[in-house]
Amino acid sequence: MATITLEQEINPWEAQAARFDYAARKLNLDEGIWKILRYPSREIIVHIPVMMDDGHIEVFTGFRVQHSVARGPGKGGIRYSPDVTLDEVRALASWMTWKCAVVNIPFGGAKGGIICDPKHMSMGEIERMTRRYTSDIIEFIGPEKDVPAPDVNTNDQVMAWIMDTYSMHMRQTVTAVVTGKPLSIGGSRGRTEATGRGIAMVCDEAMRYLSMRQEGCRVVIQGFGNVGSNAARLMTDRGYKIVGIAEQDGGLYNPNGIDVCALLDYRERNRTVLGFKGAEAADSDQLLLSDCEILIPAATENVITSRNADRIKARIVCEGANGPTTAVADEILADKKIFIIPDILANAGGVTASYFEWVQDRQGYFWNEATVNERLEAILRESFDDVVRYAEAHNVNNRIAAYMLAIDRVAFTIKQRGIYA
Ligand SMILES: NC(=O)C1=CN([C@@H]2O[C@H](COP(=O)(O)OP(=O)(O)OC[C@H]3O[C@@H](n4cnc5c(N)ncnc54)[C@H](OP(=O)(O)O)[C@@H]3O)[C@@H](O)[C@H]2O)C=CC1
Ligand SMILES: O=C(O)CCC(=O)C(=O)O
Repeated sequence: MATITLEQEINPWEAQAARFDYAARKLNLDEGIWKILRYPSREIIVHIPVMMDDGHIEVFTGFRVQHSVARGPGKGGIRYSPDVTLDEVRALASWMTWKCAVVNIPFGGAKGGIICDPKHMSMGEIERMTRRYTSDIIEFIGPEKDVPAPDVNTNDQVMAWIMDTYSMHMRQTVTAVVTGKPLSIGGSRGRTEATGRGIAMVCDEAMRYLSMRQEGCRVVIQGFGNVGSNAARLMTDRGYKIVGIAEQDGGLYNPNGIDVCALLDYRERNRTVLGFKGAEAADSDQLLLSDCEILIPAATENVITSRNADRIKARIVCEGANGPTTAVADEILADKKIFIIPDILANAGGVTASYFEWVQDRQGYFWNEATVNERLEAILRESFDDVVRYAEAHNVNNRIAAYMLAIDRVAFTIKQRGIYA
């Protein structure tokens, strides 16, 4: 790989493009298809005026990027954060295309974001911003066009506001316009935990593949939000030992295993994991480098870079977050023979359960939780197997195998539809 600056290394769009280009070359991808898939097909930028609680008007910038709708409606979450950029949303939209193709569900890829700091906004301000953003992108979303979902700092309540705003404009209730909704208005059982559950499932598959045992297997998790906390809880139930939790404001370490249920309880009451008596305080950055079998970055992008990759000691890195590892760090981890479960496979449990929600909404017939989890497991097992077999057959690492598999599937559909003809 050519020499690049740290700024280029940590640009999520560049990180996505580097893997795409590499996988496309390996596939000998037709140049026309390469041009179609190299860039998003549509990028919407909106400036959202919101009346704040103190009476002044703030204008927030929001994005919705649709990378590809070749295999079905766009699909992907919406994130609220001061760090959102157009390049980040572009990368996240492309990753959704590849992720949906890896698990072979009938969606393309899209993603949205608003530059805002929801931790310093009231519920009313967040609701008004969400409703106005929905109105501003309304002609581009819909059950057959593009179906948003939760991501960082958005949740089922935000999805409920989007569904309600969309339905008001359509003059009828349209539940299938978003997934990750509350159960009472067309949400699916199991969706909230599905990303964390999927992580536990692919870790089980990796254990089998590498002939390792779950019991006592030491796990460090970065991020204790939706994905990280559910992964921690469900992996504990399966016999894994969660020895480290790294949060934004500090971390926790206990070599004998952290009592995850007690920690969840503590966090609920104190709004932080800091001060929890069942573990020692630890530096979050150092926790990523600690002795463990599995490291699960489940917070944000660019946490494993050229600056720390050579010091990672885990045997397996299972990417709960989107884009936690840079392309340069990939090569370092590959040299160290670390087994990567790439984001577009590892965290695909969320979008797979979202697919189930969309199907249930359209049928008006809702499944029990056991059915959701059983079908989720079948898809993730098969996808894990597809990726590792592809890696073996083409002598590439798991990340490149996942990209190649996905690009090949999307390219096949494009050719079959005749967009390219
Ligand atoms: N929710 C889903 O279904 C899916 C999410 N993902 C991806 O998983 C990741 C996490 O998403 P999700 O759990 O939903 O988000 P949440 O907002 O629920 O949680 C994110 C957590 O990460 C913490 N965090 C943020 N930055 C850092 C940091 N630098 N170091 C340590 N901890 C940090 C946050 O702490 P604090 O609250 O203090 O900021 C918070 O606890 C994202 O990359 C997302 O795109 C992928 C697939 C599906
Ligand atoms: O559930 C979904 O539709 C998308 C979730 C998401 O944004 C992601 O997988 O990164």
